[in-house]
Amino acid sequence: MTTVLKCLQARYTVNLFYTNAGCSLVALNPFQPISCLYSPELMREYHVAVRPQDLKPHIFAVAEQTYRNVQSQIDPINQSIIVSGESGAGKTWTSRCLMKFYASVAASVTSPKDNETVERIEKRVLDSNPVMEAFGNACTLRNNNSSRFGKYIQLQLDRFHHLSSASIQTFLLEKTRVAYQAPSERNFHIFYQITKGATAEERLEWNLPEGADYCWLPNSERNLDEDCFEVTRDAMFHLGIDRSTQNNIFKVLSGLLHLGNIQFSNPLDESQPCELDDKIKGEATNLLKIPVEELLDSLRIRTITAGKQQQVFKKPCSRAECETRRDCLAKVIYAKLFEWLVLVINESIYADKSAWTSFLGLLDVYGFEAFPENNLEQLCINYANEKLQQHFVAHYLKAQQEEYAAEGLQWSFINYQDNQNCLDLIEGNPLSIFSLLNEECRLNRSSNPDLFQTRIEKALSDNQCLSRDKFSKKPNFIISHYAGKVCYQLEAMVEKNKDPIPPELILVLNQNNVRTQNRAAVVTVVSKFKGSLENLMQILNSTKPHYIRCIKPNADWYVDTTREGTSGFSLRISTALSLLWLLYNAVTQ
Ligand SMILES: Nc1ncnc2c1ncn2[C@@H]1O[C@H](COP(=O)(O)OP(=O)(O)OP(=O)(O)O)[C@@H](O)[C@H]1O
Repeated sequence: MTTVLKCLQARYTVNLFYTNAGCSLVALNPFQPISCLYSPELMREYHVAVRPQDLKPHIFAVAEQTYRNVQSQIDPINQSIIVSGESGAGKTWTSRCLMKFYASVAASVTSPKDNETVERIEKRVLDSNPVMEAFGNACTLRNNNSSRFGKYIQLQLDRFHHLSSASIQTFLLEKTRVAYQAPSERNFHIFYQITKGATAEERLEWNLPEGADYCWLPNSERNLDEDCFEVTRDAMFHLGIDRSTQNNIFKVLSGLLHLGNIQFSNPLDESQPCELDDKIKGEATNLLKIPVEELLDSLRIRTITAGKQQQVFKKPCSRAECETRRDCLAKVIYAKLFEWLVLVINESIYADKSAWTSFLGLLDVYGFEAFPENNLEQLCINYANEKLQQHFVAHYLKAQQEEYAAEGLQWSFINYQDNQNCLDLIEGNPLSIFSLLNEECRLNRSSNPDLFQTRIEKALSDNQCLSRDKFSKKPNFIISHYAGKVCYQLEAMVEKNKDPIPPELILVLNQNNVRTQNRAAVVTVVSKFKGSLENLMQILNSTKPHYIRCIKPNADWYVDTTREGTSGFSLRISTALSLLWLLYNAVTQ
């Protein structure tokens, strides 16, 4: 193991960032622009090479091999490149470079008419990146440009293997970030782009005076490359979002910033709704286009129907409830906006199924996460990583066995503990953490984390992957994941899974043309996530997979000029090792 790591380090010090490792390409993040590493000339070199695999290991070698597999028409024709790794390891960068590669090599057509189509599509596919990143990425403790959603992009090729269209599927946007940013982190980039990049005229129209303070815009004094508004606007325009629609979007975003400034205070008379500052409430409602009184009632007053006669009562919400409702409104609006953007992007890059015959899929999902406090978001993300790990191991072992068989080598089974136990614990039938979470929601139990902890332990204590931090005062459970143990806090987990929208807010939003589901139709977060992941796994299983494992090198290997005070590498090592031990086993067989 040490040898493998030393080898990677030695290569890193002489600017060799890519290393072939069995069926994977290991990609170490250089953390600095390396001239010519992604130049059009280099793309061409890999594209025209007789045997690209004989050139230096590179993401372009993987990309070219994948493209040739499609051309060969050998089953499975469709291909997937699974880009994985922890936050900041370089997945998004890699995916972007792969898209540029395909946009370049799949554009070599002769007819001027076709050429126009291909150029338009490839430009739009590339333009989808800055737009999705502006609305879906944010500066976190680990990465200035961290993707807060997962994505699978299908680049669709016609029968001449030219790029004819594309489609994007997204997973679980971290919408809580709109209303809550952890210390030293930021909101989504787009909010900083509009506040820093709006013209004087726009500032007036969107009500964004220069230097104004917004509670939901922390750390705005930090200027990042990602703050460039012009790039996002131009990309949106090329994707068919005209200036007037853009204007409406930015007004809504500005409205959300003002909504975040609404602070409630307890009224002197408890029978009255919470009080708030008149000036601020006017600004938020003007921009969100919701009548002031309607908005305020929905945030501050609960409607209760009770008794045999189904009498309707109005009850003022507590200050904390008002704040939860305010945040919920912001999350729903932002999530709907993101959903709409993905739809518009897809409409602008998609072609009817008859126009394409094969596809190359690029998967860029959030890596394994283990923070001091973990909740439903980390559970979903780590569940996705377990699924992908299972997919990788199955493919890796199969490929290895085929290679041994082809070479006539003797081999015996390696003692690999697969992660099925862990997956059963999270999502298995009939009993699992997901099913218990859904049961709590279905029965509409008042969420008591202590009781829920007891229920989990009673139902799932047979599973060896489950344990608990007995020294913690907070109710929790620990899952032994393939990449390490993670302790999840149960406080608010059931509520997060319900993701409830108060009926009063649904009414206001529906009246204002923001379609939301009513209570009866609500699907829990884990059910929705599990469904979309199963759908993804089905697609992946029908394709030939290729793996690029991105690794963030240890802090003392490089100087990161983009961040101040970057530190910590224990997870990096463990992430790297979870992959490398498999390869090590293979080498030493
Ligand atoms: N090949 C590369 N060359 C130069 N710099 C790179 C490269 N790959 C990544 N970086 C740098 O590392 C940063 C983090 O990379 P990236 O955003 O791709 O990580 P990620 O794995 O997608 O993280 P997350 O899961 O948080 O979205 C980039 O913003 C860039 O500064």
